[in-house]
Parts: sequence; structure tokens; C-alpha cells
Amino acid sequence: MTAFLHSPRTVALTVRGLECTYAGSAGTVHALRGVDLDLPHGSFTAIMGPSGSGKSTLLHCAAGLQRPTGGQILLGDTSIAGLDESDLTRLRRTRLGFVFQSFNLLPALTVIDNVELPLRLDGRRAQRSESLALLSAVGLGHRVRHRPAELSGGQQQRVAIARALITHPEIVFADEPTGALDLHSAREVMQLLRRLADQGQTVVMVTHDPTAAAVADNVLFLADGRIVDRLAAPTASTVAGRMAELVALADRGPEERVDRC
Ligand SMILES: Nc1ncnc2c1ncn2[C@@H]1O[C@H](COP(=O)(O)OP(=O)(O)OP(=O)(O)O)[C@@H](O)[C@H]1O
Repeated sequence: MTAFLHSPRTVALTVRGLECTYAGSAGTVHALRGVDLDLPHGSFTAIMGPSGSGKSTLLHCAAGLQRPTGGQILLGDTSIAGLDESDLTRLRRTRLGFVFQSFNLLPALTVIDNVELPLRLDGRRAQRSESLALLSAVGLGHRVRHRPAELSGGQQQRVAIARALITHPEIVFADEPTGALDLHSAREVMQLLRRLADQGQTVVMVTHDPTAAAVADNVLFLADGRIVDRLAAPTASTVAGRMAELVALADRGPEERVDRC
């Protein structure tokens, strides 16, 4: 597998005072209310929380897919708030990798062409030997000429992971990577992400699944736009227990999330 090592002493992602509001029909929705984060290189972090707690907003802002309303995001030493759209697009293409619940593979392209697409979009030529090595590493060296529709969901997600890695990203952001998979495929995908982190790849993942979150090094729990708890060395049962408490609390006070203006 390709080496992903960065210095373990440096921080891959720094988030300070992150705020994000949306204009909703019933008033302003505060999706993030001052989130602070420091993710070291090589760490594997799961983000959990009740529905509407701000997980996707946090992931999308941290990954430069969405502009926050306030606060700072540093990728290494680069502040992404000051980047214009084209610099932000280039930063995403060159320094970040993405894995989505719905795989987002292009159906008309072969597996290997999908994997090489991020390089082509960045105007770079792919080294076929590297693409093949990545596909072998995710267990799909024998399916490189197939189209996505000819693969199972788990196989498609493994292609998406290879595609995320082709640019040697500093961070891989995964948004519900097992959400569309059966238990067996989900386990395979989580084992793959775990292996990447063990090799030094920084991974940040939003998930609803305590079993998936337990594969990470740390779990951050969001509630009402704030980080309210953290678990190191999580297990599925400690994560599920904490989630049950947070969901019960969220069910008690759903109206607190909306400030009517
Ligand atoms: N485009 C939008 N316009 C208005 N409100 C939004 C928008 N996107 C998200 N929100 C609101 O912001 C809050 C946080 O949403 P977000 O999708 O980040 O939460 P989440 O924890 O990822 O939820 P889920 O687990 O249900 O996917 C929610 O109250 C949501 O309704």
C-alpha cells in the first residue's frame, strides 16, 4: 500500500470557534456553535451525534466544501477561510480526499478511470502502476476494467476509497461511508479505513453506526452544534451508550436549536 506518513507531531487539521448558521423558514438555525478541534496526523476520528446536531455541517466546513459563518480552519498551516473559490477547489483536489455514502462514482467510467479522475481533473497524468497498486490494496486488482454498476456496494465504496487516496491527501473525509452497505461490506470498508490510519493516513468520518465509530481512535460527540463529549479507545457499547443519552436529551429539547429572529 502507498505510504501516507506525515509527521505524527504535527497537526493535520485545526478548527477554532467554528460557527455556521442557516437561514431557515422559522428563523436562524445555529448548526455549529463554536467548535474547536485539533486532529493530529495519522489520527482516525469519528464524529457522532443525534440527527441535526451538526455533523455534516462540521465535516463539510472542515473539508472546504462549505463556507462557515465564523471561526478558523487550518489545514496544516493553510487557513482555508482566506482562499478564493479556485484556490479552495485546488486545495480540495490536491490535499484532501473524500468518501461519500453514495460512492459518487461515474457510471460511464471504468473502475481504474474513476480512481484516476481526481488527478485528471487537476490536469495531472496518473501513474497507471500506482492506480493498479491502490486497487490491489483495496482488494480490487482483478476488477479494474469493470464499470461501477458491475460491482457490489462494498466494492464500489472500496473504489471510492482508492480514488480518495490517489492524490496522497493529507486528510480523508468520509461522510457515512458504510451508510449504504450491508454488515459484511461495512466491516470490510471499516477495516480498510483502519488499515489506512494505521499506516499514517489521517481519517475523519461522520457515522451513525456505533460499530463503525468504534473502529476509530477517538469519537467526538456533537449535540446542538457543540462538541459535548469525546471517547478515546471507543467500543461499540460505550459509543452506543453515550449516543442513547444524547438522543434522549435531544428529544427533550428540540426547540432550543432554533433562535427565532
Ligand atoms: N441548507 C440548510 N438550510 C437550513 N438549515 C439547514 C441546512 N442544512 C442543515 N440545516 C440544519 O442545520 C442543523 C445541522 O444539520 P446537519 O445536517 O449538519 O446535522 P447532522 O448532524 O449531520 O444531521 P443528520 O444526522 O440528520 O444527517 C439541522 O438543524 C439542519 O436542519
